[in-house]
Amino acid sequence: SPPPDADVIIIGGGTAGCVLAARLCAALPRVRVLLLERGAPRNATEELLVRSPRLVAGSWSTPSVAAAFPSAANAGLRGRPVALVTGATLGGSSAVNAAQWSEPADDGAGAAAWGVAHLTATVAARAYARAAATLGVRVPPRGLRHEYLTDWVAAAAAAGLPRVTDAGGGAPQSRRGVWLQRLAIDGRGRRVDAGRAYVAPAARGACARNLVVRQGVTVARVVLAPHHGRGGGRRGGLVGVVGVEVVPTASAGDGRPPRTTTLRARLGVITAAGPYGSAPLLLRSGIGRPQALRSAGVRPVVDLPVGEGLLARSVGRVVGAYDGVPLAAVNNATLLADPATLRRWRAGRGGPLGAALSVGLGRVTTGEGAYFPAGFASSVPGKPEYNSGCLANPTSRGRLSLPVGAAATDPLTPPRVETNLLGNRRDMATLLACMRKLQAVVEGFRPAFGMTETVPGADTRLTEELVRRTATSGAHLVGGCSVGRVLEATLRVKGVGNLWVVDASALPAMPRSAGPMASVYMLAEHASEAFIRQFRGQ
Ligand SMILES: Cc1cc2nc3c(=O)[nH]c(=O)nc-3n(C[C@H](O)[C@H](O)[C@H](O)COP(=O)(O)OP(=O)(O)OC[C@H]3O[C@@H](n4cnc5c(N)ncnc54)[C@H](O)[C@@H]3O)c2cc1C
Repeated sequence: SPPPDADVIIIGGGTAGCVLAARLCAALPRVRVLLLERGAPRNATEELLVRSPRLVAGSWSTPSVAAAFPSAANAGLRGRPVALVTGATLGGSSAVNAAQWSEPADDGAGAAAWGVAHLTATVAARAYARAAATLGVRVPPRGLRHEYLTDWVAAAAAAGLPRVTDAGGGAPQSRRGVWLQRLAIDGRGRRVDAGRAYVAPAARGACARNLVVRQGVTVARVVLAPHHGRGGGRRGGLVGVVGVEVVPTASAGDGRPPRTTTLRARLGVITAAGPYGSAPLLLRSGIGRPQALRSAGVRPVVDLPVGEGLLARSVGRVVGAYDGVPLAAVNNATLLADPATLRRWRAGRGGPLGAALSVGLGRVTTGEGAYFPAGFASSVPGKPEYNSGCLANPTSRGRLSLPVGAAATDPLTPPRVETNLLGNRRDMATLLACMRKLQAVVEGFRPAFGMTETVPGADTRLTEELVRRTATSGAHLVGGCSVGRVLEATLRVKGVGNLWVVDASALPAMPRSAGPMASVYMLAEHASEAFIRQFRGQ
């Protein structure tokens, strides 16, 4: 067979993929690492959207950096689909998200229960710290905080959500209350995504010779073959991966069958294609439930519950309008459009383009928990608006499968995602209780603010029915290839010798934090160490 194109192929240059690529190539100078990312290199406009915390929402409707597509109908939302968004550029979702670094309150104990080999609470805490240090996460320095931060903290306290803090400047997130958020930004108000923090320095320095990053290619499937052990002998019952098939991402929608190229890996393939990417990839490769695969036109190879057990967060919004104080700079349309604002931000002097969409974070309920980001930056610049949203930790599980019909095996068509938001009474109760608390926060602003609730509305009764008609997706999705169901403790796909999944889809539980990003970084840091031990000397 032709010589391998790399020793290790990593699919997806997102949050986890960038960590893995950078850590492996730096620690194993003889191992050739190939990182494959579907997003093409960014132009100057795309770079601005990705780097300015204030402008990032614009990236969600820019297909060259983010993929947006509808979910399947949600029974809990009266049959409504919700809009799903995920990163489609180097850095993945870490390049288009709200940049909130939120470590679970349990000091790694939650991660220790995931069933990942050697991932104890202590090991997890160290991996969180390593990632946080590499990204330089911080509470925004004073010049980058919102001018109404103190008012928001006071309004939350009036609503029974006191400010909580810990020595590290983060937050003990097990407690009810609000805290100053830590963000993946630099001290000048520019986002630091996984590509920038991990891959860029590695490619320039330690990995100049053994890391190749190919952008603009979508992996269609992994190529399976009988698996041979290290001594060349066939390992009982296992299949193995010899490489991947890729297509140019730019061929999407041109009506012709895309040109396929096979890239071969000597040691193995790690998929880090994210919560919407890894499960479809396995399914297109013949790893999944045989009956579903056959009906999608895929030959089944390994029988596993791929795509099952998803956990997706719903979000319920509570918005207020104010008229007693000046429009927040972060939402001042004139200021945002002023070329001087851009020059100021580019020179590293902050300003509204360096301020995050959210003012801070809070936790409302106990149990599974609901978290809330709140801010003064509405999607329509110029509006004096305060917006907040409850992110409820789900207990109802969804499912991800290949798209139905002719596009079933098309790697450029998004999967079918049954988010199953508010799929049971418990999730409904969590979200409703949280939204009621957020209404109290709106009411808690000092009178001089002139704050009035506009969504759901001061005169509208917040009912279950209203929530079912208005809740949307919180953009936090885990599971689908989770440890235990689909993956061994080593994160290797069960029954496949040299194929691993390391990304949000490997998480068997939604972390008890305000977002899964920190936990994905932590898992990738931890997995990197295991891969380094495994590949050293091979
Ligand atoms: C809008 C938004 C806001 C969010 N805000 C926060 C927040 O503030 N805090 C927080 O903790 N969490 C947040 N999250 C969630 C968090 O960003 C994700 O959970 C996390 O980044 C997922 O990391 P990942 O490595 O699993 O996937 P990703 O980072 O999404 O990476 C997957 C990568 O794989 C690539 N890819 C996919 N399929 C293929 C293929 N077939 N071939 C080649 N490449 C492929 C993608 O382009 C992408 O680069 C947010 C998410 C979104 C979308």
